[in-house]
Amino acid sequence: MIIALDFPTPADALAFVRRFPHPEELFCKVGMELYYQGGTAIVQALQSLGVRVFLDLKLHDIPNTVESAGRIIGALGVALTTVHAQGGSVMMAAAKRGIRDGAAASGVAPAKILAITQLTSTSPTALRDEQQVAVPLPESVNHLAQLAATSGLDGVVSSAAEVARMQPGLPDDFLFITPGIRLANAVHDDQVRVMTPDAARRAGSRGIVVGRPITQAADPVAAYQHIKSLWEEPLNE
Ligand SMILES: O=C(O)c1cc(=O)[nH]c(=O)n1[C@@H]1O[C@H](COP(=O)(O)O)[C@@H](O)[C@H]1O
Repeated sequence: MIIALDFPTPADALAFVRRFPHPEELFCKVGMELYYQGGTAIVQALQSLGVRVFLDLKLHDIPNTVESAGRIIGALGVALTTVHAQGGSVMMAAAKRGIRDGAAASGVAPAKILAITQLTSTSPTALRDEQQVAVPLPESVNHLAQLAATSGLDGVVSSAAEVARMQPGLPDDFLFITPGIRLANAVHDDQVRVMTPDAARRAGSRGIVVGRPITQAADPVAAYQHIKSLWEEPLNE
């Protein structure tokens, strides 16, 4: 279970993490908001507290630019990172090369790379009318997942609702990481394709990303524990 540290400043993010008695047990996501303020220093500050870091910068550019950015990300020793599958197979392969080379140069393990398929804020209607994608949304997600796998990536980000359809034909250890997690009857905010933590696990999700339901809770540590217990519930049945 991954907490999205969508905070405006590094100080806010570190204060949040320090509320937890064992930060070294946390897996946290640094996304664009926090990274654009805190840069590599916030990644290193979290790592020095023992936090496992998912650096989510959603790279989507020409292959050469993505490869160069990948070298910098690779050198950081983060556990996970992201690129957009819609950047194409050549771009995804370039990201992998860059991350592998950056990691080798600084003697750390290369980050596993996830491809963003269709954002969980995208509705089927927006996919059809704005992106002019003619196939149904689960089919588009499935196609991009297959492309990510053949490009050598380690997994995908999608809604948990699409995981079951993607599984056949993909490696057993392929990572299905699913944001858009909400408790039953909770507000969806800007998310469209949502699922509860326990339903996501049952649907085959390998990891959930949870932000506001934890970070904006009155008691974030209690909210984290509650969502974690729901996420683990299907395993205990
Ligand atoms: O790459 C992501 O993590 C991501 C992909 C996606 O399709 N949807 C999505 O919500 N996310 C991220 O997951 C987190 C979800 O946050 P909450 O909606 O606050 O739980 C945010 O940090 C998003 O950037």
